[in-house]
Amino acid sequence: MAALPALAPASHGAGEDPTFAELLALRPHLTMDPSAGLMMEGVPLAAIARAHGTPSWVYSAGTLRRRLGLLQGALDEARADAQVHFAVKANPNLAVLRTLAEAGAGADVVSEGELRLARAAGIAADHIVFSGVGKTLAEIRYALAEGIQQINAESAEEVEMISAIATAMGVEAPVALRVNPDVDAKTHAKITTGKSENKFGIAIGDAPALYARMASLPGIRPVGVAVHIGSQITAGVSAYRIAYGHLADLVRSLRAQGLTVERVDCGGGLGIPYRDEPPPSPAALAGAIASTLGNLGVELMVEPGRWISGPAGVLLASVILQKMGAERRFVVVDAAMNDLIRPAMYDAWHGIVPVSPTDYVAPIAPCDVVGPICETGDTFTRNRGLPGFDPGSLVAFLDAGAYGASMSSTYNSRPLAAEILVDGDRFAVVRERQTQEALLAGQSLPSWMTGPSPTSPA
Ligand SMILES: Cc1ncc(COP(=O)(O)O)c(C=O)c1O
Ligand SMILES: N[C@@H](CCCC[NH3+])C(=O)O
Repeated sequence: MAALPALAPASHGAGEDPTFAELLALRPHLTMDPSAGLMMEGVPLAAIARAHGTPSWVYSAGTLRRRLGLLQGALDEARADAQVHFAVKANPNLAVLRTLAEAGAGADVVSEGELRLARAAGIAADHIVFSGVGKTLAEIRYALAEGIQQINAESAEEVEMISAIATAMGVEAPVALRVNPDVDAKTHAKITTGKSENKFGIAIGDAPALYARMASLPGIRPVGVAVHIGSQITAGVSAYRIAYGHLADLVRSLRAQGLTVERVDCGGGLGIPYRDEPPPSPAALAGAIASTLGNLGVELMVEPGRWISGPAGVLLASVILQKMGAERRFVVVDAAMNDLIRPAMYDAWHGIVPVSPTDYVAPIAPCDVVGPICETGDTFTRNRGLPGFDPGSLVAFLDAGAYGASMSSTYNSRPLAAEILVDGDRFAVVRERQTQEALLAGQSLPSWMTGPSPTSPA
Protein backbone atom coordinates (compact mmCIF):
# COMPACT_ATOMS: atom_id res chain seq x y z
CA MET A 1 0.00 0.00 0.00
CA ALA A 2 1.37 3.42 -0.94
CA ALA A 3 2.31 5.43 2.13
CA LEU A 4 0.14 8.44 2.72
CA PRO A 5 1.96 11.76 2.88
CA ALA A 6 2.30 13.32 6.28
CA LEU A 7 -0.80 15.27 7.13
CA ALA A 8 -0.07 18.89 7.73
CA PRO A 9 -2.07 20.47 10.53
CA ALA A 10 -4.82 22.64 9.07
CA SER A 11 -6.35 25.45 11.05
CA HIS A 12 -9.99 26.39 10.90
CA GLY A 13 -9.93 30.14 10.53
CA ALA A 14 -12.70 32.64 9.93
CA GLY A 15 -14.78 31.81 6.85
CA GLU A 16 -13.61 28.22 6.89
CA ASP A 17 -15.49 25.12 7.88
CA PRO A 18 -16.49 24.96 11.54
CA THR A 19 -14.17 22.95 13.79
CA PHE A 20 -15.24 19.66 15.35
CA ALA A 21 -15.64 21.47 18.67
CA GLU A 22 -17.82 24.14 17.08
CA LEU A 23 -19.99 21.52 15.40
CA LEU A 24 -20.47 19.57 18.63
CA ALA A 25 -21.13 22.68 20.72
CA LEU A 26 -24.30 23.35 18.71
CA ARG A 27 -25.52 19.76 19.06
CA PRO A 28 -25.87 19.12 22.79
CA HIS A 29 -26.87 15.47 22.39
CA LEU A 30 -23.41 14.77 20.92
CA THR A 31 -20.45 14.97 23.28
CA MET A 32 -16.84 13.85 23.10
CA ASP A 33 -15.87 11.60 25.98
CA PRO A 34 -12.07 11.34 26.33
CA SER A 35 -12.23 7.57 26.76
CA ALA A 36 -15.47 6.41 25.10
CA GLY A 37 -15.28 8.79 22.15
CA LEU A 38 -18.25 10.45 20.53
CA MET A 39 -21.41 9.85 22.54
CA MET A 40 -25.04 10.36 21.60
CA GLU A 41 -26.86 11.11 24.84
CA GLY A 42 -25.44 8.39 27.18
CA VAL A 43 -24.35 5.95 24.48
CA PRO A 44 -20.93 5.71 22.81
CA LEU A 45 -21.44 5.61 19.05
CA ALA A 46 -18.60 3.08 18.90
CA ALA A 47 -20.70 0.68 20.99
CA ILE A 48 -23.54 1.01 18.50
CA ALA A 49 -21.19 0.32 15.59
CA ARG A 50 -19.79 -2.72 17.42
CA ALA A 51 -23.25 -4.09 18.15
CA HIS A 52 -24.99 -3.33 14.88
CA GLY A 53 -22.41 -2.45 12.26
CA THR A 54 -22.23 0.44 9.83
CA PRO A 55 -23.56 2.29 7.99
CA SER A 56 -26.33 2.97 10.50
CA TRP A 57 -28.65 5.86 11.16
CA VAL A 58 -28.71 6.80 14.83
CA TYR A 59 -31.41 9.06 16.29
CA SER A 60 -31.56 10.83 19.64
CA ALA A 61 -35.02 10.50 21.20
CA GLY A 62 -34.19 13.25 23.69
CA THR A 63 -33.40 15.66 20.87
CA LEU A 64 -36.63 14.85 19.06
CA ARG A 65 -38.59 15.62 22.22
CA ARG A 66 -36.54 18.68 23.06
CA ARG A 67 -36.92 20.27 19.63
CA LEU A 68 -40.65 19.55 19.43
CA GLY A 69 -40.97 21.13 22.87
CA LEU A 70 -38.91 24.18 21.85
CA LEU A 71 -41.08 24.76 18.81
CA GLN A 72 -44.31 24.25 20.69
CA GLY A 73 -43.01 26.53 23.46
CA ALA A 74 -42.13 29.29 20.99
CA LEU A 75 -45.58 29.08 19.42
CA ASP A 76 -47.28 29.20 22.82
CA GLU A 77 -45.07 32.08 23.94
CA ALA A 78 -46.03 34.13 20.86
CA ARG A 79 -49.68 33.22 21.43
CA ALA A 80 -49.66 31.61 18.01
CA ASP A 81 -51.38 28.58 19.56
CA ALA A 82 -50.69 26.16 16.69
CA GLN A 83 -50.79 22.38 16.51
CA VAL A 84 -47.46 20.89 15.39
CA HIS A 85 -47.84 18.28 12.67
CA PHE A 86 -44.52 16.55 11.98
CA ALA A 87 -43.84 16.15 8.23
CA VAL A 88 -43.43 12.38 8.05
CA LYS A 89 -41.40 12.56 4.82
CA ALA A 90 -38.49 13.94 6.83
CA ASN A 91 -38.23 10.81 8.93
CA PRO A 92 -40.82 8.05 8.64
CA ASN A 93 -39.17 5.71 11.13
CA LEU A 94 -41.89 4.24 13.33
CA ALA A 95 -39.98 4.73 16.59
CA VAL A 96 -39.20 8.34 15.68
CA LEU A 97 -42.86 8.93 14.91
CA ARG A 98 -43.93 7.23 18.13
CA THR A 99 -41.49 9.40 20.12
CA LEU A 100 -42.98 12.54 18.58
CA ALA A 101 -46.56 11.26 18.91
CA GLU A 102 -46.03 10.60 22.62
CA ALA A 103 -44.78 14.16 22.93
CA GLY A 104 -47.97 15.47 21.35
CA ALA A 105 -47.21 15.83 17.62
CA GLY A 106 -49.70 15.26 14.85
CA ALA A 107 -48.57 14.38 11.33
CA ASP A 108 -48.42 15.80 7.84
CA VAL A 109 -48.45 12.96 5.30
CA VAL A 110 -48.17 12.81 1.54
CA SER A 111 -49.01 9.20 0.70
CA GLU A 112 -51.02 6.25 1.91
CA GLY A 113 -47.75 4.75 3.14
CA GLU A 114 -47.01 7.75 5.33
CA LEU A 115 -50.59 7.79 6.58
CA ARG A 116 -50.33 4.13 7.56
CA LEU A 117 -47.01 4.78 9.33
CA ALA A 118 -48.41 7.73 11.24
CA ARG A 119 -51.41 5.66 12.32
CA ALA A 120 -49.16 2.73 13.27
CA ALA A 121 -47.09 5.12 15.37
CA GLY A 122 -50.21 5.98 17.33
CA ILE A 123 -51.13 9.33 15.78
CA ALA A 124 -54.91 9.73 15.68
CA ALA A 125 -56.41 10.25 12.21
CA ASP A 126 -57.96 13.49 13.41
CA HIS A 127 -54.43 14.76 14.01
CA ILE A 128 -53.23 14.03 10.48
CA VAL A 129 -53.21 16.30 7.44
CA PHE A 130 -52.83 14.85 3.93
CA SER A 131 -50.82 17.11 1.61
CA GLY A 132 -49.44 16.52 -1.88
CA VAL A 133 -49.94 17.59 -5.45
CA GLY A 134 -51.01 14.21 -6.81
CA LYS A 135 -53.01 12.07 -4.42
CA THR A 136 -54.50 9.05 -6.16
CA LEU A 137 -58.16 8.09 -5.98
CA ALA A 138 -57.22 5.14 -3.80
CA GLU A 139 -55.23 7.36 -1.43
CA ILE A 140 -58.08 9.85 -1.07
CA ARG A 141 -60.52 7.00 -0.44
CA TYR A 142 -58.19 5.50 2.16
CA ALA A 143 -57.68 8.83 3.93
CA LEU A 144 -61.41 9.50 4.11
CA ALA A 145 -62.12 5.99 5.37
CA GLU A 146 -59.55 6.59 8.12
CA GLY A 147 -61.33 9.80 9.17
CA ILE A 148 -58.46 12.15 8.35
CA GLN A 149 -58.43 15.60 9.97
CA GLN A 150 -57.89 17.50 6.71
CA ILE A 151 -56.99 17.00 3.08
CA ASN A 152 -55.04 19.88 1.56
CA ALA A 153 -56.30 20.12 -2.02
CA GLU A 154 -53.89 21.56 -4.54
CA SER A 155 -56.01 22.02 -7.67
CA ALA A 156 -59.55 22.47 -8.94
CA GLU A 157 -59.27 19.04 -10.51
CA GLU A 158 -58.41 17.46 -7.17
CA VAL A 159 -61.33 19.21 -5.48
CA GLU A 160 -63.70 17.58 -8.00
CA MET A 161 -62.03 14.17 -7.39
CA ILE A 162 -62.42 14.48 -3.63
CA SER A 163 -66.06 15.53 -3.98
CA ALA A 164 -66.87 12.53 -6.19
CA ILE A 165 -65.12 10.05 -3.89
CA ALA A 166 -66.59 11.46 -0.68
CA THR A 167 -70.09 11.54 -2.16
CA ALA A 168 -69.79 7.92 -3.29
CA MET A 169 -68.59 6.98 0.21
CA GLY A 170 -71.37 8.96 1.87
CA VAL A 171 -68.94 11.07 3.90
CA GLU A 172 -68.00 14.72 4.08
CA ALA A 173 -64.34 15.44 3.31
CA PRO A 174 -62.69 18.19 5.39
CA VAL A 175 -60.73 20.06 2.72
CA ALA A 176 -58.32 22.98 2.97
CA LEU A 177 -57.08 24.75 -0.11
CA ARG A 178 -53.31 24.93 -0.50
CA VAL A 179 -52.50 28.22 -2.15
CA ASN A 180 -49.37 29.23 -3.98
CA PRO A 181 -48.58 32.76 -2.77
CA ASP A 182 -45.81 33.39 -5.35
CA VAL A 183 -43.25 34.15 -2.67
CA ASP A 184 -39.54 33.44 -2.99
CA ALA A 185 -38.34 31.62 0.14
CA LYS A 186 -34.72 32.05 -1.06
CA THR A 187 -33.81 28.43 -0.67
CA HIS A 188 -32.39 25.83 -3.08
CA ALA A 189 -34.28 25.88 -6.39
CA LYS A 190 -35.13 22.18 -6.06
CA ILE A 191 -36.94 22.67 -2.77
CA THR A 192 -38.68 26.01 -3.16
CA THR A 193 -42.42 25.44 -3.44
CA GLY A 194 -44.20 28.78 -3.14
CA LYS A 195 -43.30 30.47 -6.42
CA SER A 196 -45.85 30.73 -9.23
CA GLU A 197 -43.63 28.61 -11.49
CA ASN A 198 -43.74 25.72 -8.96
CA LYS A 199 -46.20 22.85 -9.27
CA PHE A 200 -47.64 23.31 -5.78
CA GLY A 201 -50.98 24.75 -4.71
CA ILE A 202 -53.36 26.93 -6.64
CA ALA A 203 -52.63 30.54 -7.57
CA ILE A 204 -53.77 32.70 -4.71
CA GLY A 205 -55.85 34.81 -7.10
CA ASP A 206 -57.87 31.74 -8.08
CA ALA A 207 -58.50 30.71 -4.47
CA PRO A 208 -61.71 32.68 -3.72
CA ALA A 209 -63.60 31.20 -6.67
CA LEU A 210 -62.36 27.68 -5.98
CA TYR A 211 -63.12 27.93 -2.26
CA ALA A 212 -66.66 29.05 -3.12
CA ARG A 213 -66.93 26.11 -5.52
CA MET A 214 -65.78 23.79 -2.73
CA ALA A 215 -68.57 25.11 -0.51
CA SER A 216 -71.14 24.30 -3.19
CA LEU A 217 -69.91 20.79 -3.96
CA PRO A 218 -71.42 17.71 -2.33
CA GLY A 219 -69.14 15.72 -0.07
CA ILE A 220 -66.84 18.65 0.76
CA ARG A 221 -66.60 20.71 3.91
CA PRO A 222 -64.19 23.60 3.27
CA VAL A 223 -62.20 23.98 6.47
CA GLY A 224 -59.53 26.50 5.58
CA VAL A 225 -56.41 27.37 3.67
CA ALA A 226 -52.83 26.11 3.66
CA VAL A 227 -49.45 27.24 2.42
CA HIS A 228 -45.94 25.77 2.31
CA ILE A 229 -43.33 27.94 0.64
CA GLY A 230 -40.27 25.68 0.68
CA SER A 231 -37.76 23.79 2.74
CA GLN A 232 -34.47 24.61 4.49
CA ILE A 233 -35.44 28.27 4.73
CA THR A 234 -32.58 30.14 6.37
CA ALA A 235 -32.99 33.64 4.95
CA GLY A 236 -34.99 34.99 7.89
CA VAL A 237 -38.76 34.86 8.20
CA SER A 238 -39.68 37.69 5.85
CA ALA A 239 -40.88 35.29 3.14
CA TYR A 240 -43.08 33.58 5.72
CA ARG A 241 -44.45 36.91 6.85
CA ILE A 242 -45.32 37.91 3.28
CA ALA A 243 -46.96 34.54 2.56
CA TYR A 244 -48.95 34.59 5.82
CA GLY A 245 -50.01 38.18 5.14
CA HIS A 246 -51.46 37.07 1.78
CA LEU A 247 -53.17 34.17 3.55
CA ALA A 248 -54.70 36.51 6.14
CA ASP A 249 -56.05 38.75 3.34
CA LEU A 250 -57.47 35.67 1.68
CA VAL A 251 -59.20 34.52 4.87
CA ARG A 252 -60.76 37.97 5.27
CA SER A 253 -61.99 38.05 1.69
CA LEU A 254 -63.41 34.52 1.89
CA ARG A 255 -65.28 35.46 5.03
CA ALA A 256 -66.54 38.61 3.34
CA GLN A 257 -68.07 36.29 0.73
CA GLY A 258 -69.90 34.53 3.55
CA LEU A 259 -67.62 31.48 3.48
CA THR A 260 -66.44 29.68 6.59
CA VAL A 261 -62.71 29.47 7.32
CA GLU A 262 -61.84 27.58 10.49
CA ARG A 263 -58.22 26.71 10.04
CA VAL A 264 -54.94 27.92 8.55
CA ASP A 265 -52.10 25.51 7.90
CA CYS A 266 -48.83 27.47 7.92
CA GLY A 267 -46.66 24.71 6.41
CA GLY A 268 -43.10 23.82 7.36
CA GLY A 269 -39.71 24.68 5.96
CA LEU A 270 -37.84 26.15 8.93
CA GLY A 271 -34.14 25.63 8.19
CA ILE A 272 -31.32 24.35 10.36
CA PRO A 273 -27.64 25.30 10.41
CA TYR A 274 -25.84 22.41 8.68
CA ARG A 275 -22.62 24.46 8.37
CA ASP A 276 -22.87 28.01 9.61
CA GLU A 277 -26.16 29.24 8.18
CA PRO A 278 -28.02 31.63 10.47
CA PRO A 279 -31.38 29.88 10.73
CA PRO A 280 -34.59 31.69 11.59
CA SER A 281 -35.54 30.76 15.12
CA PRO A 282 -38.83 29.13 16.07
CA ALA A 283 -39.56 32.30 18.03
CA ALA A 284 -39.19 34.39 14.86
CA LEU A 285 -41.47 32.03 12.95
CA ALA A 286 -44.00 32.05 15.78
CA GLY A 287 -43.85 35.86 15.80
CA ALA A 288 -44.53 35.97 12.05
CA ILE A 289 -47.52 33.68 12.48
CA ALA A 290 -48.91 35.58 15.45
CA SER A 291 -48.55 39.00 13.83
CA THR A 292 -50.27 38.01 10.59
CA LEU A 293 -52.77 35.29 11.44
CA GLY A 294 -53.02 35.49 15.22
CA ASN A 295 -56.14 37.62 15.48
CA LEU A 296 -58.28 35.92 12.85
CA GLY A 297 -59.91 33.46 15.22
CA VAL A 298 -58.72 30.47 13.22
CA GLU A 299 -57.13 27.22 14.39
CA LEU A 300 -53.48 27.24 13.38
CA MET A 301 -51.15 24.43 12.49
CA VAL A 302 -47.54 24.10 11.33
CA GLU A 303 -45.88 21.20 9.47
CA PRO A 304 -42.16 21.19 10.23
CA GLY A 305 -40.01 18.19 9.38
CA ARG A 306 -36.33 19.03 9.16
CA TRP A 307 -36.24 21.48 12.07
CA ILE A 308 -37.47 18.80 14.47
CA SER A 309 -35.67 15.67 13.32
CA GLY A 310 -32.68 16.85 11.25
CA PRO A 311 -30.26 17.63 14.08
CA ALA A 312 -31.44 14.57 16.04
CA GLY A 313 -29.80 12.05 13.70
CA VAL A 314 -26.36 11.01 12.50
CA LEU A 315 -25.27 8.60 9.83
CA LEU A 316 -22.59 6.45 11.42
CA ALA A 317 -20.07 5.07 8.92
CA SER A 318 -16.73 3.25 8.87
CA VAL A 319 -13.71 4.24 6.88
CA ILE A 320 -12.97 1.42 4.42
CA LEU A 321 -9.64 2.85 3.31
CA GLN A 322 -7.80 6.02 2.43
CA LYS A 323 -6.26 6.36 -0.99
CA MET A 324 -4.13 9.02 -2.59
CA GLY A 325 -5.42 10.05 -5.99
CA ALA A 326 -3.28 11.96 -8.43
CA GLU A 327 -4.41 15.22 -6.89
CA ARG A 328 -6.05 14.54 -3.57
CA ARG A 329 -6.61 12.27 -0.62
CA PHE A 330 -9.80 10.25 -0.70
CA VAL A 331 -11.38 8.86 2.45
CA VAL A 332 -13.61 6.01 1.27
CA VAL A 333 -16.39 5.19 3.72
CA ASP A 334 -18.98 2.40 3.80
CA ALA A 335 -21.89 4.84 3.52
CA ALA A 336 -22.73 6.21 0.10
CA MET A 337 -25.09 8.41 -1.88
CA ASN A 338 -27.69 5.65 -1.76
CA ASP A 339 -27.78 6.25 2.01
CA LEU A 340 -27.44 10.02 2.27
CA ILE A 341 -28.25 11.58 -1.10
CA ARG A 342 -28.41 15.22 -0.03
CA PRO A 343 -24.79 16.15 -0.96
CA ALA A 344 -25.19 14.61 -4.43
CA MET A 345 -28.65 16.03 -4.96
CA TYR A 346 -28.41 19.54 -3.54
CA ASP A 347 -24.64 19.98 -3.01
CA ALA A 348 -25.61 19.93 0.65
CA TRP A 349 -22.97 20.33 3.36
CA HIS A 350 -23.07 17.94 6.32
CA GLY A 351 -20.70 18.09 9.26
CA ILE A 352 -18.43 15.04 9.42
CA VAL A 353 -16.84 14.32 12.78
CA PRO A 354 -14.66 11.44 13.97
CA VAL A 355 -15.87 9.07 16.66
CA SER A 356 -12.53 8.07 18.21
CA PRO A 357 -10.97 10.49 20.71
CA THR A 358 -7.55 10.02 19.10
CA ASP A 359 -8.88 11.40 15.82
CA TYR A 360 -9.71 14.65 17.63
CA VAL A 361 -6.12 15.33 18.52
CA ALA A 362 -4.56 14.15 15.26
CA PRO A 363 -3.50 16.73 12.70
CA ILE A 364 -6.05 17.39 10.01
CA ALA A 365 -5.58 17.92 6.30
CA PRO A 366 -7.89 18.34 3.32
CA CYS A 367 -9.53 15.30 1.79
CA ASP A 368 -12.58 14.23 -0.17
CA VAL A 369 -14.94 11.89 1.64
CA VAL A 370 -16.54 9.50 -0.82
CA GLY A 371 -18.67 6.39 -0.87
CA PRO A 372 -18.09 3.19 -2.82
CA ILE A 373 -20.74 3.84 -5.50
CA CYS A 374 -19.73 3.98 -9.12
CA GLU A 375 -20.51 7.65 -9.65
CA THR A 376 -18.28 10.66 -9.14
CA GLY A 377 -21.31 12.30 -7.55
CA ASP A 378 -20.96 9.81 -4.70
CA THR A 379 -18.94 12.43 -2.87
CA PHE A 380 -20.01 13.64 0.55
CA THR A 381 -17.56 16.51 0.65
CA ARG A 382 -14.51 17.92 -1.09
CA ASN A 383 -11.50 19.49 0.55
CA ARG A 384 -12.69 18.90 4.10
CA GLY A 385 -10.12 19.11 6.89
CA LEU A 386 -10.05 15.66 8.52
CA PRO A 387 -7.40 13.53 10.19
CA GLY A 388 -5.67 10.59 8.55
CA PHE A 389 -7.98 7.66 9.23
CA ASP A 390 -7.03 4.04 9.76
CA PRO A 391 -9.33 1.51 8.10
CA GLY A 392 -12.22 0.81 10.45
CA SER A 393 -12.22 4.30 11.96
CA LEU A 394 -15.72 5.59 12.58
CA VAL A 395 -17.13 8.89 11.42
CA ALA A 396 -20.52 10.51 11.99
CA PHE A 397 -22.32 12.55 9.35
CA LEU A 398 -24.26 15.17 11.29
CA ASP A 399 -27.83 16.42 10.90
CA ALA A 400 -28.89 13.27 9.10
CA GLY A 401 -32.17 12.84 10.96
CA ALA A 402 -34.25 14.45 8.20
CA TYR A 403 -34.26 13.46 4.54
CA GLY A 404 -31.57 10.90 5.29
CA ALA A 405 -32.95 7.38 5.60
CA SER A 406 -36.22 8.59 4.11
CA MET A 407 -34.51 9.36 0.80
CA SER A 408 -32.20 6.35 0.74
CA SER A 409 -32.30 3.67 -1.93
CA THR A 410 -30.65 0.38 -2.75
CA TYR A 411 -28.68 1.81 -5.69
CA ASN A 412 -25.70 -0.40 -6.54
CA SER A 413 -27.66 -3.17 -4.77
CA ARG A 414 -26.62 -1.89 -1.39
CA PRO A 415 -28.98 -2.93 1.44
CA LEU A 416 -30.78 -0.17 3.33
CA ALA A 417 -28.85 0.74 6.47
CA ALA A 418 -30.06 -0.08 9.97
CA GLU A 419 -31.79 2.57 12.07
CA ILE A 420 -31.15 2.86 15.80
CA LEU A 421 -32.85 4.91 18.49
CA VAL A 422 -30.90 6.20 21.48
CA ASP A 423 -32.79 7.25 24.59
CA GLY A 424 -30.62 8.17 27.57
CA ASP A 425 -28.22 5.28 28.03
CA ARG A 426 -30.38 2.80 26.09
CA PHE A 427 -30.28 2.05 22.42
CA ALA A 428 -32.23 -0.30 20.19
CA VAL A 429 -32.43 -1.22 16.54
CA VAL A 430 -35.68 0.29 15.30
CA ARG A 431 -35.25 -0.81 11.71
CA GLU A 432 -33.11 -3.79 10.85
CA ARG A 433 -30.42 -3.54 8.24
CA GLN A 434 -31.88 -4.90 5.03
CA THR A 435 -30.52 -8.36 4.29
CA GLN A 436 -28.95 -9.48 1.03
CA GLU A 437 -31.83 -11.97 0.73
CA ALA A 438 -34.35 -9.13 1.04
CA LEU A 439 -32.68 -7.36 -1.87
CA LEU A 440 -33.49 -10.34 -4.07
CA ALA A 441 -36.94 -10.92 -2.61
CA GLY A 442 -39.88 -10.20 -4.85
CA GLN A 443 -37.89 -10.67 -8.03
CA SER A 444 -38.69 -13.58 -10.30
CA LEU A 445 -37.80 -14.83 -13.72
CA PRO A 446 -40.43 -15.28 -16.43
CA SER A 447 -41.47 -18.83 -17.17
CA TRP A 448 -39.62 -18.84 -20.52
CA MET A 449 -36.23 -18.31 -18.90
CA THR A 450 -34.33 -21.40 -17.99
CA GLY A 451 -31.47 -21.89 -15.54
CA PRO A 452 -31.14 -22.05 -11.78
CA SER A 453 -33.79 -20.51 -9.57
CA PRO A 454 -32.69 -17.01 -8.45
CA THR A 455 -33.12 -17.93 -4.81
CA SER A 456 -31.17 -21.20 -4.85
CA PRO A 457 -27.44 -21.05 -4.07
CA ALA A 458 -25.26 -20.66 -7.18
C1 LIG B 1 -46.53 20.28 2.34
C2 LIG B 1 -45.28 20.17 3.13
N1 LIG B 1 -45.32 20.37 4.45
C3 LIG B 1 -44.23 20.26 5.22
C4 LIG B 1 -42.99 19.97 4.67
C5 LIG B 1 -41.83 19.88 5.60
O1 LIG B 1 -40.78 20.66 5.22
P1 LIG B 1 -39.53 20.85 6.19
O2 LIG B 1 -38.95 19.52 6.46
O3 LIG B 1 -38.64 21.71 5.40
O4 LIG B 1 -40.02 21.51 7.42
C6 LIG B 1 -42.88 19.80 3.28
C7 LIG B 1 -41.56 19.61 2.63
O5 LIG B 1 -40.96 20.59 2.23
C8 LIG B 1 -44.07 19.87 2.49
O6 LIG B 1 -44.01 19.66 1.18
N1 LIG C 1 -35.51 16.43 0.58
C1 LIG C 1 -35.11 17.79 0.75
C2 LIG C 1 -36.18 18.67 1.22
C3 LIG C 1 -37.45 18.58 0.47
C4 LIG C 1 -38.57 18.73 1.40
C5 LIG C 1 -39.76 18.05 0.88
N2 LIG C 1 -40.92 18.84 0.95
C6 LIG C 1 -33.83 17.90 1.57
O1 LIG C 1 -33.22 16.94 1.86
O2 LIG C 1 -33.40 18.93 1.90
